[in-house]
Amino acid sequence: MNSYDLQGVDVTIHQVKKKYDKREVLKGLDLQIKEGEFVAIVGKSGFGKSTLLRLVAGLENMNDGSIKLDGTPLDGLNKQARMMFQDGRLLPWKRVMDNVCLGLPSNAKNRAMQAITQVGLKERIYDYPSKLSGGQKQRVALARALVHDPSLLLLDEPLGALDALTRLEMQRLIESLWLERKFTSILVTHDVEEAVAISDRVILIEDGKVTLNQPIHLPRPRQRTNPAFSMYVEEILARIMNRKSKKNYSMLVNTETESLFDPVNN
Ligand SMILES: Nc1ncnc2c1ncn2[C@@H]1O[C@H](COP(=O)(O)OP(=O)(O)OP(=O)(O)O)[C@@H](O)[C@H]1O
Repeated sequence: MNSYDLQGVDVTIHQVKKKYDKREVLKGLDLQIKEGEFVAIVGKSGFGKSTLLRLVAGLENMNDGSIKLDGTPLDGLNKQARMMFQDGRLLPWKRVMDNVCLGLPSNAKNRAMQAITQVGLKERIYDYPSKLSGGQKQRVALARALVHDPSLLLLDEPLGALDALTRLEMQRLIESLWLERKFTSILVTHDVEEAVAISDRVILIEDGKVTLNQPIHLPRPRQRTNPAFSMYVEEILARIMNRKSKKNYSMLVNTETESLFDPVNN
């Protein structure tokens, strides 16, 4: 078995509540994610998207509810998960190779090299982060996550600070690595196009709950020029902004688990 024969993990989030002081950010949130699925979470700023990721990572405790991984309740740090953040969080005093090797046994250099090669940075292993572009730093952060062969990749707006072209390249890279390795992915993003381009399902969080659960029925790689692609983006954006889409493709719904529309099957 090579190191990529690992599987993703089922994630079941049930009635999760999270308070900061007296403020309830998550108010009984339910979400089920299948093994190997790629889910994107969108929603207005401050609605608890990052909070949910931190709870799934086991970095914080919830006040109520449960998170199960393949049916086993999460208790403490989620060892099956790796997280990637907007700022990469590389150690500036360590070279690329050493950043990726962090936390690995000393005989794992080959694995690190493999991960660095996969993200296209083989030539840069001896560089310090200060010598890298924003996109290259995020490639290192991705390699550092993947070298642990996670069953679950948690992406907290990892491409938010990148220019548009680098962002597209990184989306393709993340998608291709996911297709190859089959880990479960949860991506928090403000960019609805990114969510539609890369995920199997777009989830909207509002007022501490899931208010939209929209599967994306488009073949991969997704073509932004496909009219159905724009339809998804427009409908989801309209839903986030609480207004009807101008083209009125479908009825808006309010139920927690219903999707807006299905441009392929409708
Ligand atoms: N450690 C904390 N202590 C107190 N309040 C917090 C803490 N972390 C988050 N919050 C609050 O919880 C709410 C949700 O924050 P969170 O970062 O999860 O939102 P978000 O949807 O990811 O926002 P954004 O899209 O702007 O990143 C915010 O009002 C935030 O101020």
